Amino acid sequence: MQVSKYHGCGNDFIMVDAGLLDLFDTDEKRTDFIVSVCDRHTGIGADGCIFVKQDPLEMIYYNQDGSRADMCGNGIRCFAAYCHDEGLVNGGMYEVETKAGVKTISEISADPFICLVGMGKPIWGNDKIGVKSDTRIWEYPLETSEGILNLYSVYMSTIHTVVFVEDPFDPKWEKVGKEICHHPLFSEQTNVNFVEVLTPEKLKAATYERGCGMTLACGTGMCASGLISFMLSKTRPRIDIEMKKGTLHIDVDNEQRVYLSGPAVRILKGIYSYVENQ
Ligand SMILES: N[C@@H](CCC[C@H](N)C(=O)O)C(=O)O
Repeated sequence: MQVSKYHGCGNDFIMVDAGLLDLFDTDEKRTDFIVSVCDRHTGIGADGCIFVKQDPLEMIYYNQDGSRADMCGNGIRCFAAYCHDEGLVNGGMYEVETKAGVKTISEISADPFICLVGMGKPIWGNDKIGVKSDTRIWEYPLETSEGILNLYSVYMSTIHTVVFVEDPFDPKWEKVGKEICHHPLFSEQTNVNFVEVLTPEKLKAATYERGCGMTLACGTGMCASGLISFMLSKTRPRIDIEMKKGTLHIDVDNEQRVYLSGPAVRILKGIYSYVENQ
């Protein structure tokens, strides 16, 4: 089957036409395809799989373990690059439907491909982040294997928790990320962002993703991190966030609307030999 692969700051995705979904008439068949193609040894390898729907444009996003996520900030820039490369759009500004609502894309540059995503506003209610208690997850102390950490959680087109630490690239955070992601406090799990404030205009961050584990970058996670850092007066509203393989730019306006900009790169376009139940 025809597939493409893209990455945004090292967060990588398989892109396929949504028509393929008709071939997978059960959840098991769809999951089998996603897990197989995302496998880094027996498949192409990726953090997630994106089905591209046209008329209207829609991004249908799955994590590498086959779980559905509402949105993906790096994924939607890759979606935009794919639409550009396949001639599905004429550049400029357009809308993409996602499970987290309609997002606007503005192409900034074609080569290298860079775009700006209007991510919309965060949602603060605990029901949106799968937390049953009434206590707001804001400076919420949680016992972890690295001691008590203060959590800040938000729905920023998907569920995110931000933790301020020293040296987010230290490998020890992977274990802690897994603990927080799977903690019973979060009934639908949470993505976990480890964030260090470098200057009022710059953060450094790494994310443990639900359905995937530690990734090289996370777009929605950087939106949550930029927003929360700004709300805590740690940073300004326009910042850069340095991750392991690239930098994303975040803008927060005075109504808490968040904008994400950064690159997306095509890695391959080709034929994947898919054998069911590999
Ligand atoms: N890598 C993404 C987020 C993907 C979804 C996430 N793992 C979830 O389950 O919510 C990004 O760039 O935003």
